[in-house]
Amino acid sequence: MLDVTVTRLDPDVPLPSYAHPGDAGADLVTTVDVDLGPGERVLVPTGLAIALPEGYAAFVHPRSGLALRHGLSIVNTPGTIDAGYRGEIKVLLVNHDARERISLVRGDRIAQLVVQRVEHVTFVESGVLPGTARGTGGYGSTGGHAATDVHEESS
Ligand SMILES: O=c1ccn([C@H]2C[C@H](O)[C@@H](COP(=O)(O)OP(=O)(O)OP(=O)(O)O)O2)c(=O)[nH]1
Ligand SMILES: [Mg+2]
Repeated sequence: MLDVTVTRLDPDVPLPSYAHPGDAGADLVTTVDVDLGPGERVLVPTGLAIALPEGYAAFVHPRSGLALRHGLSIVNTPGTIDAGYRGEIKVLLVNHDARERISLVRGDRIAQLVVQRVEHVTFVESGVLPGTARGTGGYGSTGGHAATDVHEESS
């Protein structure tokens, strides 16, 4: 287990916690009441700041239950918390429901934080890339999707 130092900017918020031992994400709460109309977004404070070790990052993911029941998600999902960031973790919530408002109150769990190792690489330029079975195929090249009349922009 990795120790990550946490500062509570709001003394009453709980530390991030895993609901079950094998969970990937530790839940984050909102420190403010939120009322979001359909399609609206708002940046929500969590009352927490963390110090990740070099070589790690944390990712702010939506909670699937709130997404299913209310259409609540995160605009920039997953949000990236850099190892060097010492500011408050904030969550850019969005209401994807077409009709209903979403009301949250201080202390509601709104997102989950996944801490992961990340690689730093050296980008080495080359005019030719090594070949693969996939090659340049992407964006549905393997099929399995409904036929549509989507047209690709020609560049
Ligand atoms: O959901 C998020 C995403 C980011 N951040 C904080 C931590 C992160 O380290 C910093 C910068 O995030 P990012 O690099 O995604 O944003 P940017 O638009 O590239 O800003 P910057 O120019 O500061 O890097 O903002 C959050 O608190 N919550
Ligand atoms: Mg950035």
